[in-house]
Amino acid sequence: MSSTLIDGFGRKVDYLRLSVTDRCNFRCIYCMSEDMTFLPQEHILSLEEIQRCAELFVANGVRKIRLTGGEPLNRKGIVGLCEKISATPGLKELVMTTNGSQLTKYARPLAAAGVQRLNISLDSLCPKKFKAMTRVGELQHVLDGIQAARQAGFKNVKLNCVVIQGLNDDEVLALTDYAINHQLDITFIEEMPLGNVGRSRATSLFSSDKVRTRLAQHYALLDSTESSGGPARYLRLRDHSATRIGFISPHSHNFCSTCNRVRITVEGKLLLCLGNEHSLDLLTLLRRYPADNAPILERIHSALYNKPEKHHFNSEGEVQILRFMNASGG
Ligand SMILES: Nc1nc2c(ncn2[C@@H]2O[C@H](COP(=O)(O)OP(=O)(O)OP(=O)(O)O)[C@@H](O)[C@H]2O)c(=O)[nH]1
Ligand SMILES: C[S@@+](CC[C@H](N)C(=O)[O-])C[C@H]1O[C@@H](n2cnc3c(N)ncnc32)[C@H](O)[C@@H]1O
Ligand code: SF4
Ligand code: SF4
Repeated sequence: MSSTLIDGFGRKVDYLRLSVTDRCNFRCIYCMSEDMTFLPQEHILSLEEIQRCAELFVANGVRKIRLTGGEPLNRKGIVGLCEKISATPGLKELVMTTNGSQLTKYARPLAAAGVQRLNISLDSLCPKKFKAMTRVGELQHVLDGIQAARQAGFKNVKLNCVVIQGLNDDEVLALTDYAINHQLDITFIEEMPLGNVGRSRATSLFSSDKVRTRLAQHYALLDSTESSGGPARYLRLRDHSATRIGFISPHSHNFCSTCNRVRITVEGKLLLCLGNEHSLDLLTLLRRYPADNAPILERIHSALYNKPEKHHFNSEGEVQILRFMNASGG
């Protein structure tokens, strides 16, 4: 049983973002509310069900799987899950997005389990500001985690930085210097209006164009057409060839026309679009048809036909999707 996953706009889906938990050891101010509550164990996919989802999607044309969350390294059994998913015939890339704080323990086991690339979130190099943005995080744990990833042999480690006006926009250059000095890529992200995080987003958008303008005052920037299979546009630096600068700009440079991805939340919902509340209840289907993927695949095809053309985020700051980012799979 195999098919190609194509949505109603003719876009081929070959990238699956698999959320393995909604839990996290951080409480980032753009992702969660301070008093976040999490799903009870009985409402989440088991490791075997996550693996089954991965196999089903790879058998139908998915070539890249990104494990995410919540914090994927907070899921018990994550290394074994990576081993199993990375062995799926037909999968080209198993990658992970993490807050990096537990990589001194996990970087080597993840590499050995077949994870090929890590994206690590880092919003500030100032310990106080880092704690303010993550509410609880210790910067040094993440910096140690980044080094552990390099030492474990991960190539193209990419930093993810959500830029918030008045909070960390003054660190764009420092973060870029850090990336250059450690031969890392770095992507600057515009904040998206998911979940009531308990602060107004009305005046905090710092656009990718503003980041670019700041960088252009210090570096010779070169346009590039390369892609990592995700939503980022890249620039190269003339004098620092080991670092790429990415921009993920849902507000200022919409990338939905080239969307190639869907998400599965840890609740077992197939989310067709990050900017939309519609989903297909895979958890119920997986449990109703424990040994037969055909009826599930049929439902996936019908759902895909209704994948929205694009998000409708505006940049005025109101919450537009009730679901929080940690429950959406980033
Ligand atoms: N609007 C929107 N944002 C996305 C989508 N995919 C990823 N992002 C955002 O991009 C940021 C970085 O995502 P990552 O988890 O690093 O994944 P990626 O950018 O696909 O990674 P690469 O494989 O390195 O290209 C996060 O803030 C995501 O929420 C998408 O489909 N739509
Ligand atoms: C939800 S996190 C999950 C993985 C992991 N915990 C981490 O932080 O990297 C995935 C990515 O989404 C980003 N993110 C979270 N909330 C966001 C928001 N409201 N707008 C844009 N990006 C966001 C994070 O910075 C991170 O890079
Ligand atoms: S962005 Fe990642 S690290 Fe921060 S609270 Fe959300 S899931 Fe946790
Ligand atoms: S917002 Fe929706 S349509 Fe646009 S890139 Fe993200 S998932 Fe795809």
